[in-house]
Amino acid sequence: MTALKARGVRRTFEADLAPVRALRGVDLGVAKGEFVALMGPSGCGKSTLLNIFAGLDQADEGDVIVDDLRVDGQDENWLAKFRRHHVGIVFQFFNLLEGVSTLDNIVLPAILGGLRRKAAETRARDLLDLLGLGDRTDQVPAVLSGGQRQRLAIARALVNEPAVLLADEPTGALDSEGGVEILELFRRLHGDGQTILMVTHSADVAAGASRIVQMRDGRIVDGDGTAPSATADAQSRPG
Ligand SMILES: Nc1ncnc2c1ncn2[C@@H]1O[C@H](COP(=O)(O)OP(=O)(O)OP(=O)(O)O)[C@@H](O)[C@H]1O
Repeated sequence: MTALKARGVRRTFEADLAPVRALRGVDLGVAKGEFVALMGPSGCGKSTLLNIFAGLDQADEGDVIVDDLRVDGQDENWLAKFRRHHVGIVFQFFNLLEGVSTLDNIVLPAILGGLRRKAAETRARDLLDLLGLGDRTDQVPAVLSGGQRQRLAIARALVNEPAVLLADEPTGALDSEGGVEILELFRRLHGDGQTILMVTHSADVAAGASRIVQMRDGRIVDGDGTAPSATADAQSRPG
C-alpha cells in the first residue's frame, strides 16, 4: 500500500528576477510503514515537496496522493481538515505554543482533531510518557532542552494518529546528542509501523532511515521507489 505518491509534480515560485522552478517533475512513492530520508543540496526542492505532501503548499501540476486521498487541487478548507487528521508535521524550529503547558501543546490539537478534553488529556499524557516527557506536563516549552522541545513537537504531530509523519530537518537545530535522540525515537516509531518522510542534510541521520532518496535541481535523482498506481483508488474526502 502506498502512503505517499507524487507523479509529475511541478512547482514554480514567482520571484523578482526570474521564476524559481523549485520542483520540475517529481515522481516519488513511499509505501506504508517506510521510513524515508530525503536528501539533496540546499535549494533543490526538499521542503517544497514536503510542504506539498503536508497540504501546506500546492503543486502547479501533477498528482499528489497521501493516505489514499487526492491532495492536489483541493481548497483551503479541505486542506485544513486533511492536515489535522492525515499528516503529522514536524519542523526544524519546533513551532510550539510557547504560552501554554507541554500538556496543552498536545491537548489543543487533539481537541481540534475531534477529541473531548478528557480523552485528549489522556491521550496527551500517554504520548508524553511514551516520549519521555511524562514528568514535564505542567512546564512551559521554554524550560525544555532542544531535544525535549522536539520530542514535544513530535508528540503533538502524532496526537491525531496521522498516517504519515512529515519532518523537515527535525535534528537541524539540535546538538549531536539531541539529534541521535530524535533519530532513535523515529526508529522506534517506525518499528511500531509509523510511516515517516524526513528531510535531512545529515548523512548520519539519513543512515537511520530504511531508504534514502536523493533530490537535485527539483527532481528525484536516486532512491525513487515510485509505487504502482495509488491514483486508481484515491478518494477525495478527508476525515
Ligand atoms: N515561497 C517561496 N517563494 C519563492 N521562492 C521559494 C519559496 N519557497 C521556496 N523557494 C525557492 O524554491 C527553491 C527550493 O526551495 P526549498 O526550500 O524547497 O529547498 P530545500 O532543498 O528544502 O533547501 P534547504 O535544504 O536549504 O532547506 C529555492 O530556490 C527556494 O529559494
